Amino acid sequence: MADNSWTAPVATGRLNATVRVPGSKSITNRAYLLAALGDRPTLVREPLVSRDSTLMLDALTALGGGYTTTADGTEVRPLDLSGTGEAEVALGNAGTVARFTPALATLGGRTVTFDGDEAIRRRPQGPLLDALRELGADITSAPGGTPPFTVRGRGGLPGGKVDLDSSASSQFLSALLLAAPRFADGVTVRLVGAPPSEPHIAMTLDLLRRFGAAPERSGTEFHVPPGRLGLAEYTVEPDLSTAAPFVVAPLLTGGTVRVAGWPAETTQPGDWLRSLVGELGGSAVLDDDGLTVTGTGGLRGARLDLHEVGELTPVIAAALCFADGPSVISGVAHLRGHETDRLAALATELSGLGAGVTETEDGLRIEPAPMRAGVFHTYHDHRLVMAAAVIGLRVPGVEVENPATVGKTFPGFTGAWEAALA
Ligand SMILES: O=C(O)C1=C[C@@H](OP(=O)(O)O)[C@@H](O)[C@H](O)C1
Ligand SMILES: C=C(OP(=O)(O)O)C(=O)O
Repeated sequence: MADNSWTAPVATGRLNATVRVPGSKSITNRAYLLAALGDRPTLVREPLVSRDSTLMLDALTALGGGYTTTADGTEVRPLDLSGTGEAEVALGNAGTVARFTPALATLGGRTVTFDGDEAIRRRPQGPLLDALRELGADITSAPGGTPPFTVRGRGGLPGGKVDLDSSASSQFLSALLLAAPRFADGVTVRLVGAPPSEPHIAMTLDLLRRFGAAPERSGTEFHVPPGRLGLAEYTVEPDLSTAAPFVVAPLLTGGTVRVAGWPAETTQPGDWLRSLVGELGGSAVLDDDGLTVTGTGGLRGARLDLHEVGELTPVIAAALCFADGPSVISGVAHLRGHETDRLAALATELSGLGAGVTETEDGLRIEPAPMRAGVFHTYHDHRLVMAAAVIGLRVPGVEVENPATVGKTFPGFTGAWEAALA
């Protein structure tokens, strides 16, 4: 592999592979944060080890926490909120870190500046910072609230009632709910505007309950009372969104891929891939060993509303370039504010290799056409590396630019992909 490019391998026959994917980013970073807000150390087993999870641990450390890496996982210590002075939190391009950690800075006495990659400076943050201000936080930011911004801790946050527009990102809502047990009055959030990614909201409520909180939901209103958090141990599930390229692969190549450790029950959006496989013409069987996906090497075009599972879009769009007819993906306008403008990036890169992919107001229209060799730019987006790998299954000479950017959630991706195809 050249330093800044990777030739995605072509599948030479039907697949027959078993893969293990790393821990869920979304669960790992929630568990780390709730552990830091707890009253005792938590051993987080089988966590994701990647750029985003390291950024979360470093952020918690900057805010007064600490952790130890052991053979069993990561032991995360409660925040020591007695510190004063200035601190900095590096956000990289991690939405979970950028959205979830600012509320923590309100609990201590430090003045904390948050900033990260160029890309995170373009991602929406304003409605969350406004909601925190309304709950009592002292935050200085540019208009619109994009990083850099500074939170002046006043030793606690009153909390209380707030209206929130979480339509640009479900992470705004999750951020308020996750920290709320430590607000003096907890929080009552009334949503104005429907958030995407309901499964991630369910995940937030589930993790809060496991750590001892008592969140309640009634339609678009959420309440989290103040209370203690604490859990001795928590085991992270494999990341089912990271599994997506492996799940769709046999639909393109024929054969079988088994994803080990697929949970029988989960809040992860990636679990929806099981029904997608059937809709596209393959089969997916879940048993004690994991998920077994079998494909014929052909897939059907489809109309898919991906509002609840937006992070799966890049990989699904790539797979649909090989369908037997056109497809339409809708419900994902908010992807313009993800790691990059994913709708623009996918339309440009997939069309650049020959497919007919155009942006719509809230998604993509995909007209399959013969695809050719060329460079696939990845825009510092891990899921575009995975999308490019899917194209490479059927198209020789796909040169994936900056493959290391996949380290946001799966540093070993290219090796695991090559092994699955070997
Ligand atoms: O809460 C989370 O862990 C996430 C929520 C979703 O964000 P958006 O609601 O901004 O799409 C998802 O796309 C992201 O990958 C992870
Ligand atoms: C949108 C994503 O990430 P983030 O957590 O940075 O929002 C993603 O992983 O697809």
